[in-house]
Amino acid sequence: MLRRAKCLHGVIPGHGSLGQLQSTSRYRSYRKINSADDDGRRKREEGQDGYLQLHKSKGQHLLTNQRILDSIVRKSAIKPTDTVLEIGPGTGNLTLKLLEAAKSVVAVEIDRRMVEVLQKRVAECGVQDRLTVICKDALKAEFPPFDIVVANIPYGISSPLVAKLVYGARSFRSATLLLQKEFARRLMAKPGDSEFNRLAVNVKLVANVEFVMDVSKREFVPCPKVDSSVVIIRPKAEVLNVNLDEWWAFTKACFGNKNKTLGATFKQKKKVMELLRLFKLAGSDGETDNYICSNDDNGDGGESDDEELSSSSCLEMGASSFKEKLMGVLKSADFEDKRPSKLSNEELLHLLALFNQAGIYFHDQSKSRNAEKESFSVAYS
Ligand SMILES: C[S@@+](CC[C@H](N)C(=O)[O-])C[C@H]1O[C@@H](n2cnc3c(N)ncnc32)[C@H](O)[C@@H]1O
Repeated sequence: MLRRAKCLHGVIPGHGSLGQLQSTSRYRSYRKINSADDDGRRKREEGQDGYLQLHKSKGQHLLTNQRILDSIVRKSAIKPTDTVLEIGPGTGNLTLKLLEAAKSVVAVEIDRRMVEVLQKRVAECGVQDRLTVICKDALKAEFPPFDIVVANIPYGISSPLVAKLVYGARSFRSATLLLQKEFARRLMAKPGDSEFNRLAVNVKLVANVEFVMDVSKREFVPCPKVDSSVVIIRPKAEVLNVNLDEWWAFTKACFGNKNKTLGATFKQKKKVMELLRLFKLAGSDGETDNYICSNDDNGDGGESDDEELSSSSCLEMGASSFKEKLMGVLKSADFEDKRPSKLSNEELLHLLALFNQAGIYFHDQSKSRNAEKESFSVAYS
């Protein structure tokens, strides 16, 4: 009988017993490492005695239910001519199924111990020629060409990985991903939903997301704390005519606090100064001098909030006028009292166009879009 340790990370039988694990979903033994036994721990971590320690920090929760694995492969609609990209193959439960359906699989795995087990299992099935393994962090690896993605990904890198796929250089047909249920709900959220956030906005611009099925946490070894869902992300055939780098920076500016009104967000001193700097750099409409040191300050220094603009210096006077310009753009189409979490992509694109018409452009100076995608930080909280 399969013995599962409730939400505990431990060891699973390695090398020898993994073939059995795949075919029968049964572990003869599943036990915690005795922390006092350092030598034993090292050996078991390395798999020297046939055991492999699973690391929570790397999201190592293995999916063992054959029915669910089959269902994921079936829903992915893999063609016999396809090259599949798999992120985090682990010990190969899904990889072996993918190799049955596809022409080839490129698997990106960070953990060398997993790679060893995977390669051994695949070799035992005689299909090693159709598997390419890249032993690297998937966020840093350059992906070779692929047709589709199918993966049970480590949940800790969900945001940057999804961003890397849908905003990346490689085109592909679809990505079938097993994700943390809550994260999947956020990906599929619509404007006005409580889960709707910048991630949903950015993904929706370039892709459609379809729900496939929920997967209980009990289907994983070891059992994680959260349930999962499978979704299919399909890049849109035609992406709207927008500069993606600017869109990325614009949504970052709007969603600083997704529940704040846009009026409140764009009144913030930091935001005004940042956009003014870009406006001056662009020098787009000859009005620039007005915002460097303007005398037309309307005395609007009554903002008590420290975050907002006070009109004490020459530069700030220019900024105060520029702030009025920003507010003018928002008011021109009734955006001032609206919250970004309730706006559709069409409305956000309209607002960006209005800013651009006023010579106001967005650029993320702190980080490039690529750097942000590759970051482990939760970019879309
Ligand atoms: C949730 S497990 C999935 C394992 C296997 N696909 C399965 O379904 O049984 C995630 C796998 O991703 C690997 N991993 C974690 N972080 C990674 C990263 N940054 N890049 C590539 N692989 C990673 C882990 O070592 C682990 O093998």
